[in-house]
Amino acid sequence: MPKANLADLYSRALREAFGKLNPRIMIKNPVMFIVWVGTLITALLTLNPNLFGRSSTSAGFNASVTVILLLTVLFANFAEAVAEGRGKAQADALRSTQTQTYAQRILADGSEERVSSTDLRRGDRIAVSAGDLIPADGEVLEGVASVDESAITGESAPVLKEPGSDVASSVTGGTRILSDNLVIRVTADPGKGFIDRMIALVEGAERSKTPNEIALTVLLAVLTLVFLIVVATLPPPAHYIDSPVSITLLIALLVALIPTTIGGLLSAIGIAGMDRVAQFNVVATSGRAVEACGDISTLVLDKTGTITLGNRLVEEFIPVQDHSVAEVAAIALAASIFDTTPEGKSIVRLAEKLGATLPFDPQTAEGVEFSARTRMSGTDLPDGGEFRKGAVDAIRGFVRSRGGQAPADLDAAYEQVSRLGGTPLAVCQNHDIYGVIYLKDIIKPGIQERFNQLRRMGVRTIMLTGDNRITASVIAKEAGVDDFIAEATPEDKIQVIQQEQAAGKLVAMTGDGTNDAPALAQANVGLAMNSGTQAAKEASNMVDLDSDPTKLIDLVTIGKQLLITRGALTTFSLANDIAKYFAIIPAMFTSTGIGTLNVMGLNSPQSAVLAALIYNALIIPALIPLALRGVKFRPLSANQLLQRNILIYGLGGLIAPFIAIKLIDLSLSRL
Ligand SMILES: Nc1ncnc2c1ncn2[C@@H]1O[C@H](COP(=O)(O)OP(=O)(O)OP(=O)(O)O)[C@@H](O)[C@H]1O
Ligand SMILES: [K+]
Ligand SMILES: [Mg+2]
Repeated sequence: MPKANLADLYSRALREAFGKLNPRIMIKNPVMFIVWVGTLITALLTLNPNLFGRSSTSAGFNASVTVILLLTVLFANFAEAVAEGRGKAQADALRSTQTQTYAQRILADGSEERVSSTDLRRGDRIAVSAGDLIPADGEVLEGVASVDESAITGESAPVLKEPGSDVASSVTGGTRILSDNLVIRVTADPGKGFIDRMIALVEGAERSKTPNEIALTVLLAVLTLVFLIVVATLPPPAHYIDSPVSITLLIALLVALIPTTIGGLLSAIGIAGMDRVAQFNVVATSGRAVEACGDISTLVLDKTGTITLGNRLVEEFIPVQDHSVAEVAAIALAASIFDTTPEGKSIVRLAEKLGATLPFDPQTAEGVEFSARTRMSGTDLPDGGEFRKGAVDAIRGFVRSRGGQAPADLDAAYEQVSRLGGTPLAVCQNHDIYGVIYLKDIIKPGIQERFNQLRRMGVRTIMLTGDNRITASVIAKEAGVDDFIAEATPEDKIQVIQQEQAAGKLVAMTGDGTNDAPALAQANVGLAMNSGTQAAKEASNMVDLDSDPTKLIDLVTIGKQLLITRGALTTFSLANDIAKYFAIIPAMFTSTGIGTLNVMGLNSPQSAVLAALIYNALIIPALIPLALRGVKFRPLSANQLLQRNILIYGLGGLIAPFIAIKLIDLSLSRL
């Protein structure tokens, strides 16, 4: 995703901090709204200190309080504006790719007409050639071309686009075709394309408060109300002991006690979480999705391409019974000539290298496409001849249905490949099995360590694969997943997710798009690959622009970090109040002797109040970097994390303000 300029970011945020003083915006944050109202009242008291009756504070003191309170509100607004800024800058960069473009629409009779890209509709066929901006999201129907997708991915390496495979056939409006020509079927109406949706997302148009955020906002509002009542009931007894309490001091006490730190940083924390996800080149459809990542307890991953590298290439042809390698190569070639998957293409390459030739004219034959349900692919001849390759049990079933029988040594070949963690494909012509194709796959380096981290965080990993039991168990053991399900159909994926959810778990899964859309929709967090189908992208709540399924692991970390950051700063904010309370309360009763309770040994009652308020204001910008970056995260269980945070942020929150207020008080006395 395009990156933002830092200087622009801050100057824009500064301007917006003032814009956000609008009461209609302020009211959405009850804590800071109270501070804002307090600021206005102390401003009036600056003009006339005795506006609400005889007061013990001077206009000068009231003015100082007003300035500090105004800064407190501005700091909080600034925090939110900085957090929002990166998204806005990204939106601008994305919007700049959306220049008015023209498209060559292909009519029913095959002729072409030039139309504005805004006139394109879902289902239209268009022709694009080298140099053109692709005018809309679509699916490649014909041609092979390289495309520059840097407008969305920020990655300048060209990507190859061609029809057939899920991975390469989807194109995004706003990207540029670098070479050759494509015929594309439009899959999104104008204004509803992927870049349009990304703009809306990063700009925050669709950012609504998450349930967690709402709950915390309510809690903070209730606390504020409680303190408001407490402070409002202070004057009568104070009056009784004959110490006229000034409204300014009451407001100062209220502001010090209400949770302004977390109230000021809360939305910045949430926005920053979404932003961290965006920096990972993942588009989240909502803040809720990012948070859900932090609560995930089960991770469902597929094997090929997620746990393994996934570019499964043929390693060897293994004949069975009295067949030869050359025969297996010939049958494998015949069964793969229409197979556009990387596996199929690699089989054709190796067979041709071994000198195999097609025993039929491909013009007259018909391809049988691979599907995850049949777990086979192949070729049909007009004379009824059938070539197939696929999962061993699927081919065994196929030859049986044609009256054949699997050779006795098939199992040995199948196990030999599976025990190496490879994928065995049996090949047959009609009811004869000729041998096994060994597709080699390699476990991604470092994946074990990532699963270990997840385990320490209390996340269970389940590997789901269409591959056989032995291969699955070999890979599962080597990669260190907690559980695996072999020979899984797309329906099984949904079922596993539902089972986990029924047991009260939140489930995340990734999908490459083939038949994954329903499972992605069922999961609490569905991460679709940008290279996947439109359906998969629409069903999920996150899309990875780099199409790297292991990113789900990073997302879980980001989500957890978001929740922990919010918890840590809430703890810190509430712990702070105790120190501020001890700084201000004695000042309110100086003339009565309670002032001798000045536990912090502060200089004067007024400087004590100002010091507490200055600390209260400054702590917000001081914590902006932490709110944006997130607290340091270690893969620990929820319980260990809680203990750690209470220790650091609870204890730190108790001690820090005593020291800071004392220091501020000392420097105020020097002035
Ligand atoms: N192009 C193909 N032609 C024939 N059979 C195939 C082809 N690709 C895969 N298979 C067989 O079908 C099985 C299921 O494929 P599927 O894509 O559902 O799962 P997978 O790729 O093995 O694993 P995963 O679900 O982890 O991606 C494979 O294990 C393999 O035996
Ligand atoms: K406060
Ligand atoms: Mg697969």
